[in-house]
Amino acid sequence: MKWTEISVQTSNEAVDAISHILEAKGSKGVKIEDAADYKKLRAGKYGEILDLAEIPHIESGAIVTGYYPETENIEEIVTQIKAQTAQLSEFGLNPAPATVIQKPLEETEWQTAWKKYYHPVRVTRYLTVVPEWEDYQKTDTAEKILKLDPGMAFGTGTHPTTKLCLQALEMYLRGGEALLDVGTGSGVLSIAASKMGARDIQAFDLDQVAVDSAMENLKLNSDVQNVKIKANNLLTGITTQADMIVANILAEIIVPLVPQAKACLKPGGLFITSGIIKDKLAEVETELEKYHFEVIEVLQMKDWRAIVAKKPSEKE
Ligand SMILES: C[S@@+](CC[C@H](N)C(=O)[O-])C[C@H]1O[C@@H](n2cnc3c(N)ncnc32)[C@H](O)[C@@H]1O
Repeated sequence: MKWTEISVQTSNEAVDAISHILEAKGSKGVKIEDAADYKKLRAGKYGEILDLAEIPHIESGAIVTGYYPETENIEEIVTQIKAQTAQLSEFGLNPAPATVIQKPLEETEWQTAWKKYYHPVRVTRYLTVVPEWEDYQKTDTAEKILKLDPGMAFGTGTHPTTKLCLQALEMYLRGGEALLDVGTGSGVLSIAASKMGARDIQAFDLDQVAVDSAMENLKLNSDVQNVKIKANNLLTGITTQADMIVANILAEIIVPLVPQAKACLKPGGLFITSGIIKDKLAEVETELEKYHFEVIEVLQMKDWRAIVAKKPSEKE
């Protein structure tokens, strides 16, 4: 379907009022570009491969944009938006410059616009995460390619918490392991573990959106045939004896996972936990020690920490 985009260039103070005008004229939502918001922007939870410098932004004021299907009488809507925007000064709001611009838009363009900020990223020595829509050629024979559509789930591979897990997996997997991935998100760690040689992988997530996303990503990596994904709360009800468990979840959630991880690991098995902000490291280490895990190493990137801990072998 064809759509028309109607944008109002305005001041920061008139953003809410103009959003309301655009929605009242039939836009199902509005896009707000506000110079003040950009100044506050940080790469965050879902913005892992965003390079802030690459994001187009306005230097001052704001632009509010609404979207209208071709079935609407656009000229009439534009006239009403101009009139109502001009009236805002009567309510003590300065809408200047109050310029109204209309332009045609293809539906697919705005559904996929965010994709241009995601690019292939070499996340470990051997692993490159490649967005599904990118055509990428290996740069050397040792490089492993992980195809991913980040979609709605966490896990583009480039967030420090994910990178730490990927680095630990690359360092500690020897091949042939049974592995559990708790909080799989996009499935990135399970798929990577399979490519690094793990034999039998079970992935869990509480969120069905993540489970669906992980299944889709599995299909993008047709060489990976040994990952099973299901919805589950941590390791509740899981009786598998694994060689390795990886969990990139927040510290608060890792704490209750520790006894479950101990029960699901073979003697001498490794528990890799990430998602730990540096202030919470001691809390997680204390819990691991309480269950007689030996902390082998703590990896760090920016403010994030990951722990590699070993369940004692029977002789210890
Ligand atoms: C930070 S993301 C990690 C995603 C991916 N494993 C990665 O490393 O990029 C944490 C994931 O844990 C999931 N999660 C949170 N609480 C959970 C729980 N109690 N049981 C299972 N999964 C959980 C969230 O839905 C989310 O997908």
